[in-house]
Amino acid sequence: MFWSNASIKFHYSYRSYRCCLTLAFNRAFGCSLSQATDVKMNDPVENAKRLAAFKAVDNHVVDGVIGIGSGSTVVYAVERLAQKVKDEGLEVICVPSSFQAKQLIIQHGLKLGDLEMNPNLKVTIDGADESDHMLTLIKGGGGCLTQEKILASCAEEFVVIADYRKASTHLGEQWSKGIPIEVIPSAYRVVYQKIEKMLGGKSDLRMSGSSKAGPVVTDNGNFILDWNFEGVKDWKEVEITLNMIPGVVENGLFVGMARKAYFGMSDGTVMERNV
Ligand SMILES: O=C(CO)[C@H](O)[C@H](O)COP(=O)(O)O
Repeated sequence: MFWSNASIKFHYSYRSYRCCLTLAFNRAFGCSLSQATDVKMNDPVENAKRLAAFKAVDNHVVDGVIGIGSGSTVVYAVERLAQKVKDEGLEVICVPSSFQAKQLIIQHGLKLGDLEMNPNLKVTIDGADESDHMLTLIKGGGGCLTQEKILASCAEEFVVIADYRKASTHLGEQWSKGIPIEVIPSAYRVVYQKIEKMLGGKSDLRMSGSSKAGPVVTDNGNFILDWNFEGVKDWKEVEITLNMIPGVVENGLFVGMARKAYFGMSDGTVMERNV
C-alpha cells in the first residue's frame, strides 16, 4: 500500500494524540485506557445498549437454557451473564443464534449448548433493528434472522434489548434499510421479482462491502435481500406472504413474538415496553 505524505502525517499525529490521551487517562484514573470499557460508555448509544442488556439479564435470567441473539447489544448481555455465573453461581447453558454469538459464549467461558440437546429455552435475549409500539420487530441487520427467529420461537420468554434509536411507534420511522429476507442464492432474482409484484417496494441484494467482492453470505450459506416496503398495514400478513414465496428461508419481521423490551435511553434510564 502506498501512503501519501498527508496520510502518513495524519497517521502519526493521530497516534501521538491517542498516546497523550492514554497517558492523561492513566494519570487521572489510575488504570489503562484498554482496561476501561467506561471510555466506550461515554458514548450514549453504547451506554444505552449496556443499560438495557444488564437490566434484561438481571430481570429475566434464571438457571436453565438461555438463547443468545446476535449483534452489538447482545455483547453486553453475555458480559452480564458471565458476571452472574461467576459472582452468583448462576447455572446456564447458552444456545447461540450465530457464529458471533457462539464466539461470545466461548470467549466468556460460558457453557455452550445447541437446539438438538436443549430444544426448550427459558428465555431468549436478543437485539432488534427497530420495534414498533406493539413490539413488532425488524431484525436481521446482522444477517442472523433465521436462527434468531428459531431461538425466539423456542423460548418461554423472548426479551428484546436495544438502545433508544430502535424504539418507534411504527416500523420504518427510524430504520430505513428495509426488511431483511434470507433467500436461497439461486432464487434471489425470482424472489426479488415476486416480492415486487405481490407487495410493491424495491429490494436490494445485500453486498459485502470492501472486505469481500459480492453479496453477504449468511451463516447458513444464503443471501439477504433488504426489502424497502411501502404502505404496509398488516405486518403479520406480510410476514406470512414473504415466507410463502419459494426460495425464501425466513424474513426479519418478528410479529407477536416479544412481550417485553428494554430500551436504554440517552439520559441513562431504561424504558420498558410490555405487550
Ligand atoms: O437482528 C440482529 C442481527 O441479525 C440484531 O439483533 C440487530 O441487527 C440489532 O443489532 P445491534 O444490537 O447491533 O443494534
